[in-house]
Amino acid sequence: MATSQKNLSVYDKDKLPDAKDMKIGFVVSEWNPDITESLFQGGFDALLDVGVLKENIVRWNVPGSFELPYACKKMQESFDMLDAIVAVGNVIQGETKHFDFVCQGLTQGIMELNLKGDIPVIFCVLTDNTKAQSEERSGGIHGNKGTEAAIAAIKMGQLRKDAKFYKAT
Ligand SMILES: Nc1c(NC[C@H](O)[C@H](O)[C@H](O)CO)[nH]c(=O)[nH]c1=O
Ligand SMILES: CC(=O)[C@@H](O)COP(=O)(O)O
Repeated sequence: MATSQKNLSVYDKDKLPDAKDMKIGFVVSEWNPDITESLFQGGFDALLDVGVLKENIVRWNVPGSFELPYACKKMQESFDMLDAIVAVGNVIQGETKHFDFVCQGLTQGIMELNLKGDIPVIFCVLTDNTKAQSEERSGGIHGNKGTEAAIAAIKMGQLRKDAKFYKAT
């Protein structure tokens, strides 16, 4: 289903796990800062709305989206008390194939962190053809992917807790 068929900012608080003790990390790309800051703010606000404490949210910045996997890996290693990490970026098609390689690299990198690491890394990266598409998905007519990513972080953080519980028993 295309994003245009689903508002990215819609969630049901009653169907979410208890998030008051959760600790969430953000790694935010500095490329297209108007977009990435909107994504971050959407995610940050959603976490507070569902009960996460401000002091339990940590943020690092990186130069661009291609650096997201490295910083997320370091955050996994440095903050093992985190329940989830949200990787925030915005890649917009330019004149060359650079878009393809940035998107391919960061996507593969983040997937590897999820499969090899212990803390889930949420893919909050807009990979768009135009700036208008990015604006529509970072607080515009299609909602905010940062909100969607924050809710995913809560759900995946709980799944990780459940998995540890079952393994321990
Ligand atoms: N064009 C975009 C980039 N390019 C920069 C790369 O992400 C990277 O920082 C550079 O190649 C140095 O390693 N990054 C974005 O996040 N968004 C873009 O549209
Ligand atoms: C995704 C990019 O790196 C891209 O915006 C760079 O633009 P260009 O392909 O015109 O060099």
